[in-house]
Amino acid sequence: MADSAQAQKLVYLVTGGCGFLGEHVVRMLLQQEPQLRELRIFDLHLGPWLEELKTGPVQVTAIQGDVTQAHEVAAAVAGAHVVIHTAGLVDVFGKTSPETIHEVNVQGTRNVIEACVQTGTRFLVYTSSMEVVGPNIKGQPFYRGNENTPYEAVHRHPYPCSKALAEQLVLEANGRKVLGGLPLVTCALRPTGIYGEGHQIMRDFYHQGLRLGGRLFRAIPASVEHGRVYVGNVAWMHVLVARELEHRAALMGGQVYFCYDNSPYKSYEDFNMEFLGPCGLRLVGTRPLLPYWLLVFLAALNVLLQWLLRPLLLYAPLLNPYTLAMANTTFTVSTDKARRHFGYEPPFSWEESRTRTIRWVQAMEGSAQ
Ligand SMILES: NC(=O)C1=CN([C@@H]2O[C@H](COP(=O)(O)OP(=O)(O)OC[C@H]3O[C@@H](n4cnc5c(N)ncnc54)[C@H](O)[C@@H]3O)[C@@H](O)[C@H]2O)C=CC1
Ligand SMILES: CC(C)CCC[C@@H](C)[C@H]1CC[C@H]2[C@@H]3[C@H](O)CC4=CC(=O)CC[C@]4(C)[C@H]3CC[C@]12C
Repeated sequence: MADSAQAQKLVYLVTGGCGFLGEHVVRMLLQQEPQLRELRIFDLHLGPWLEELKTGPVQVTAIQGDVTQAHEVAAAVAGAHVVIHTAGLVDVFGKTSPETIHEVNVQGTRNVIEACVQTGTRFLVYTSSMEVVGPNIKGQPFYRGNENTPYEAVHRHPYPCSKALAEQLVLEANGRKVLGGLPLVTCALRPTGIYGEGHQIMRDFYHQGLRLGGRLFRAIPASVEHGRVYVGNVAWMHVLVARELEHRAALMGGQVYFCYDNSPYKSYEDFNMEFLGPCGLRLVGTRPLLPYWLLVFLAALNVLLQWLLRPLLLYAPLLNPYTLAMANTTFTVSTDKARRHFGYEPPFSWEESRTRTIRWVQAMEGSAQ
């Protein structure tokens, strides 16, 4: 922890600080970063929960802004020591246009980098994604891979394309001179599928299960494994990286790290059942109930329906060709790079992550009644 002479001197900015991950990063910073003097939270939509944070010892500044607007970003970044850039459009369901996804994820990240350079901010942590690597369009498995595992990272979908481009921008910016002449130090964190309190897709599965009379129907073979990571551990990795970048700039600058913890490798559906099961839902079938070709057909049909209905309403179901391919392809990571480089250990065990997530789903149940 910080010595008292250094206490409370730093200004941090978290973009996307009101999102699922961003809120956990914000709360973790307030709990675990003793050097913090001011925490700026920049988001398109500010949450009402921010008010409760404003009574603590750290100055919390909420900034409603858009990362695609360079001047808004520059104003928020000016004077910050560290930027944690989590803001992004996470859309694999066709809710937003590819152009908008690119604008927010790529141009937004470019704006953050340029703001750091122009205003003299030296440390930038970027929330990338496992999707930068894969699964790729060929559906090749990535089994217990690490940051150096060879894999053909080829994408077509706007979301992984945008994350890959943005990550590249961040890594290339490492070493650029910022205002004042010192070098920018950047690094990118690649979470696998994040779960935990506030996870929208878990919410969607839960409500779908309730609508189907407490049942979910298996669509994916249990043998397909997915890497998942608890949101609290992802948040902690961001906090730790932000803290250590200054001291280990030569080692960590320009690096990528998968975000990992001890969550078990399971299929996407079996993993979700770890939380939804104790909340009363049941996964029907030991094998997929529908043949794969039929799922492919339904996924394609959903694309057609989305297109036909677009003038009238937004039809964005969970199943589409991309999500089907994702869910059907093994993608798991096994690495210790973050431990070796900056001493990362996941603070939340699997048991605690599971308990916390179950409690959150149960609270949702309570509020639905
Ligand atoms: N959810 C997941 O499983 C994973 C997420 N990620 C990455 O983590 C980051 C956070 O994702 P989540 O918390 O899941 O998403 P989220 O949608 O809950 O949070 C994103 C936040 O960014 C904000 N935002 C969006 N557009 C903005 C704009 N133009 N200007 C300012 N703020 C804007 C949103 O209002 C939201 O609060 C994203 O960069 C995402 O790509 C990476 C791997 C897995
Ligand atoms: C009904 C279908 C057969 C099952 C649908 C499951 C899908 C909705 C999800 C399966 C895999 C998920 C993605 C994965 O966890 C990796 C991700 C990383 C990110 O950066 C953003 C989220 C996501 C794309 C995640 C989205 C939901 C799935 C596609």
